[in-house]
Amino acid sequence: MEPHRKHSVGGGTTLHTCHPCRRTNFYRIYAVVHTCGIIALMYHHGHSLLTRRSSPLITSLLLLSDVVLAFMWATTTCLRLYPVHRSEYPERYGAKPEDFPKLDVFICTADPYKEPPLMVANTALSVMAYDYPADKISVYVSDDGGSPLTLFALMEAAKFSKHWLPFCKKNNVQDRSPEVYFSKYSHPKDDEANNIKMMYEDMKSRVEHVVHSGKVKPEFITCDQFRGVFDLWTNKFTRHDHPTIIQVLQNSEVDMDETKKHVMPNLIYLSREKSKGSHHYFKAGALNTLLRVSAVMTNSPVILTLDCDMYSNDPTTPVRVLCYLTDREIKSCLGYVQFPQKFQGISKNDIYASEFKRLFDINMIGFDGLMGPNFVGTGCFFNRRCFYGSPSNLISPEINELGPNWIVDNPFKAQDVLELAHNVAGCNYECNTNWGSKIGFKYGSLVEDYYTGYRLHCEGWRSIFCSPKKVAFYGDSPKSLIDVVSQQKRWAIGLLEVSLSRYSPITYGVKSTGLLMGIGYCQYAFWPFWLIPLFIYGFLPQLAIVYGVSVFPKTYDLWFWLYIFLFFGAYAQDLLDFVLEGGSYHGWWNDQRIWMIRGFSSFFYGFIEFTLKSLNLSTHGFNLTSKANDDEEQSKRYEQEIFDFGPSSPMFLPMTMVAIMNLLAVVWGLYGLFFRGERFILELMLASFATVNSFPIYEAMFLRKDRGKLPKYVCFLAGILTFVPIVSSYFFLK
Ligand SMILES: O=c1ccn([C@@H]2O[C@H](COP(=O)(O)OP(=O)(O)O[C@H]3O[C@H](CO)[C@@H](O)[C@H](O)[C@H]3O)[C@@H](O)[C@H]2O)c(=O)[nH]1
Ligand SMILES: [Mn+2]
Repeated sequence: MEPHRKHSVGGGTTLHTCHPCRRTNFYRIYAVVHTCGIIALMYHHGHSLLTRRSSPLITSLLLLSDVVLAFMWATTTCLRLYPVHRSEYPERYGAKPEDFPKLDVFICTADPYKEPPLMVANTALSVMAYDYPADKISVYVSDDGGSPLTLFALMEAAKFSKHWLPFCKKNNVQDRSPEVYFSKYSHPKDDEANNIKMMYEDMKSRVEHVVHSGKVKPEFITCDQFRGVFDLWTNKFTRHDHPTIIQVLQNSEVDMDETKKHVMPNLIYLSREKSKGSHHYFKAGALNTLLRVSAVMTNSPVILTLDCDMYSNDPTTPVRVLCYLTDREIKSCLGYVQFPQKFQGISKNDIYASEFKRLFDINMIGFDGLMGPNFVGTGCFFNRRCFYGSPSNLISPEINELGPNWIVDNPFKAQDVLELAHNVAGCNYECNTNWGSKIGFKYGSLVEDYYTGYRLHCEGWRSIFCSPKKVAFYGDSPKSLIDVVSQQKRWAIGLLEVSLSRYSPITYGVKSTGLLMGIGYCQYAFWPFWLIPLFIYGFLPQLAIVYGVSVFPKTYDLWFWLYIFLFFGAYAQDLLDFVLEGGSYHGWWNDQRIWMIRGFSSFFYGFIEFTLKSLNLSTHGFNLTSKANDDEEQSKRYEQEIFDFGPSSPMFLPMTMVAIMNLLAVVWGLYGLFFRGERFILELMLASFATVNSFPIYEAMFLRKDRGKLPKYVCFLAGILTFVPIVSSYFFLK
């Protein structure tokens, strides 16, 4: 590990630098102090258990939750010991454009209604227009929805790109997603821009019309050469059962832009074969098919993976990445360069914590000082070689044409190339091969991104976190609470699949990547385990107040201050992390609130589903996050930062119960404090903290009338269910 490397040299000039964060020393000292505090607390619990000072059941529960909290704190601390910030200098990159490496871009989409084809087209256009030699760019769109609507949109995009690309380059347009550009400059001054705008509007209305009507009618097809393709969608065709479709929509060898001066990048539509009987491994499967198809067709050494909702916001990004990928000193072990996920249209104080500051910023710089950031699924440039075994040991695929060193020299549209491409996109192609286990993106987890990045690090690959001031990619994030918690439920299930497997970071990870990196990876793998302390601290002290039993030390006890120190210490450091990486105080408050909410919803149901799946009682799939926001009332509530609970869902039950429980406890505790002189100060502080955090829930239960309020049924059921723990704890608390 070389966390303190100041700079690195490529081609004679410094292309990138790296400096440790200034807060590191302070953090290291604090880590020692906090660790002593945790040891003291463990001693306290142990002592209570042995001397039976209080009920062993209560002490054991507290011990269990404090062990989980301490472990989580340790995982965060591992990522606080070597944080680094990097800068790179693409303007110094000296190679001639003809020597730039080829770039394959993978865009995944899976459903034309949740992921509007127009959005996919914009994503594709934004990368096709990169400031990079066009003949070196190939954009592959994988459509797991197998939809003619998406193909139609891309066909339109190909046609429009012949005008859009020269326009961007000539006028040095910075927003290369046309949708973004024209929403910023809705009244262009000159004719040229006006003209382009009209073309875009025209294309947009055609695509939207086709999507709305649900099928591509022949009169809408404007490119005769592609007319026949839509005949592939026969009556038997369904999204779960259909043959492979590969369509070259633009070919850099023959297609020129409308000025006839520049060549156009490749654009390829791919919908892999699906059949009912064979597993398709969701996005990981799609990416592996992309890897193979692109290997056959272009085999570029650099690969960019993008989700269909993530458009490029900076045309110079690929050159920035070359500052790392071509650096002779690091390139042999460099697996990928990851950009942070940034989102468009987040509310002012980010009520649902959709920015994921800890995930995408704070932890990233922590990992970056060790072996490098984890892969987050999108906005990531890969060295193709990293999918084929460790840096020192190349694992060859079953046929040479799929290997990273294979040189594609056949003309692009040659029949045998296309035939092979169809073949490797077949749904049974992977049977009895290394794909998904030793080669390519790894199968076995719903969070294929986390799992693949982790396994690459285990193999010895490094990665780099690249977070330039000008955001490189913008994506879309869920804008209603049910979408937020459902997305994180999927993540929770995927993470449990990793943490409880034989590749668990706590064993395998620590062994292969070292202590700090392995434990750092545990923070995600064991993310759902937060639910243990959350449930215990959300109910136990509150029930204790109700029954007049104390679970925490009293104010005159020295241990009281230990609790105060550990609680405020941990929270203050979390706040500091957040603010130092550019967050606001209010944003932090919302972030810690969502942390509790996800524990009582996503993690809870994630655990249940994972258990059912492990017992073979159910299966879970990849539930797509919807990117179509057409509910205006809902968007308005989001902008005003009002929680949107939307349709009735059991997902909200536990959090509503906790909210009610804590409110009861606060009322009870205050009554006891003022009228009976009971002093459950710590218990009361905890319950008040939870109550303050639950304000939006009370509001949604009692005060609101709009459609986003908490459904009556949920409130009612939660009210009744809260009595279950109250009544049952009578037996062990009284
Ligand atoms: O069977 C599938 C399912 C999904 N996708 C694509 O996967 C991407 C991510 O799906 P989304 O619904 O947006 O999930 P998110 O939770 O928003 O995505 C985050 O989490 C995923 C893992 O759960 C990662 O793959 C993503 O990169 C990461 O942004 C989208 O482009 C989909 O089109 C497929 O191609 N095939
Ligand atoms: Mn997404």
